[in-house]
Amino acid sequence: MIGWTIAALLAGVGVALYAYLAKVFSYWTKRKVPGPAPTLLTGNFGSNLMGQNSIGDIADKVYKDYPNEPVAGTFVMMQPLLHLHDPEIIKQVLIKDFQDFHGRGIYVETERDPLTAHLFNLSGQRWKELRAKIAPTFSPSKVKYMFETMKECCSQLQDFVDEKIAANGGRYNADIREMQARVSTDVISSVAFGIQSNSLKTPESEFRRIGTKVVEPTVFNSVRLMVLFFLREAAQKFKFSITVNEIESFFTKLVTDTVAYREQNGIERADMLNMLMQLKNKGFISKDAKEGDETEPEDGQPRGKLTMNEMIAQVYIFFIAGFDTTSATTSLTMFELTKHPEIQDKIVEEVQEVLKRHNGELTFDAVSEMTYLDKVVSETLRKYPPLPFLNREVMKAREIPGTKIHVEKGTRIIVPVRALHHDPQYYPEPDKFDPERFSDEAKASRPSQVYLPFGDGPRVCVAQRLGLVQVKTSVAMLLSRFRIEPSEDTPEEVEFAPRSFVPLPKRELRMNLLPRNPIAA
Ligand code: HEM
Repeated sequence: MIGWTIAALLAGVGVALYAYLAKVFSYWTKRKVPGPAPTLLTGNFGSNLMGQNSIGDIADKVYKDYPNEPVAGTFVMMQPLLHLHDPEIIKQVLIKDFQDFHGRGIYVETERDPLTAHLFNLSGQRWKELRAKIAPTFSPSKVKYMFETMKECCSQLQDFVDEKIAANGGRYNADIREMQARVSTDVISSVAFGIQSNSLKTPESEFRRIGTKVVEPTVFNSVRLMVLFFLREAAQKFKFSITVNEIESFFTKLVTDTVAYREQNGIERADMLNMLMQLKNKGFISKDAKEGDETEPEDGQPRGKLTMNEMIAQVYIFFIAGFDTTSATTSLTMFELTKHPEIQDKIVEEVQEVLKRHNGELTFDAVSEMTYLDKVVSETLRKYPPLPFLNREVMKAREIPGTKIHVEKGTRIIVPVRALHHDPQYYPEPDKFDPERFSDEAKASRPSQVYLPFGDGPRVCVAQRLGLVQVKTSVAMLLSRFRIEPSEDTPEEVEFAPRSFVPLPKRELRMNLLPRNPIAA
């Protein structure tokens, strides 16, 4: 009898569960949104949870499988996710109707996991105020200050490669991805904290070790990202801490110690930490980036001070958003140049010509005049966008612009940037590396929303100017001193680690650097 009762109960639970899941998974069919059939419990992202594919890989596949659909629907476990494919809808969501789609739907836990409360993750009024406060950190005049530090790090790289070439019989078969990751770590630790991380010369440096740990394509990091991006409700319910303790302790100690030292010794530096200290102490950033200057805030900067924890969280995002994106872009540009010596020659010609106009000195303005280099870097960012997708959250129940699809508040949205960048209707022969895709005529011939390496709208990358100038300076300074050629280890194509978020090659990315007659810089 008891056996029958248990069996009946189990059957009842099974039926109820089935009815519940059927209701959950009917979200897109009810709205007539096409999409792949979800799997019980894992939805359409099981292969990501199993560590086989990245979120970007899945977004690419959905885009390819639904080529003529303006949108498609999937599920992250049981959470509905809308993929935007049509450039006009993307434009409406990112720019015109931004106020209704401005959130990222990301997990933020100020008390339990304070490093999550940074600009990239926040939504609502807190994001709006913080964005307005932080944006001046990356104004042209502030980036000009940072440029000199960047140049110094690139010049150390030139000396480093010179030494390696001398020690290796005239050529250096460098793992460029690792080398650039170390230089970018040096750049970001200098411009963010005024600290020499010495990662180029000391690969085992604490900064490099922490940087590697943050982006390692492990199953743990892959699942962590999935929870962070799409499963906020579950993370809150089960009181997850997304940030690894060791990483939280590193940044907390780094910032509190450096701030205390600077405050006790009256030290001022034109770096990001100094500007964040101003936000902590005064609630706004002075025009000339110095703590003591009490001039009025730049237009539109709201007052209201940052707490120490908020400051640490911003430093953390600057570090992680800053070093991997720029080093991926620089090393992949170098990789493409091993395949295209004619493009390499054209860049060198341009660098020589621009430097002549600037008395042989590589300045911020000189880099801005390198228009061909700009096309080359744009093409790298098209072919290998560091962030393969953008994400947004529906902030109030409404229709998706240009459609009759009604979505609930809290529905997550994804813009498959990498898939758009590889769509042959916008970029014929998408695997071909062709900087002329960025001539004025070519750009005017396609919708603007099919090129989104820095995102778009009010949430566009806040440090786009800094990121671009850093990549261009690295490329210009390396090419001004060295020729790059394929070595016996250079792959035909770069194969990326399946779980990496920012494109991380599966293996080393080696190529030969040889001396070129110095042309200055
Ligand atoms: C080549 C270099 C870089 C690329 C390709 C890149 C790309 C991106 C993208 C795609 C976004 C999301 C934009 C959106 O959702 O519309 C973003 C946001 C952001 N990036 Fe970058 N980034 C780069 C460099 C940097 C650097 C150097 C920093 C800081 C030092 C930085 C800090 C941020 C921050 C704080 C956000 C969040 C902005 C917000 O939500 O308001 N990025 N970036």
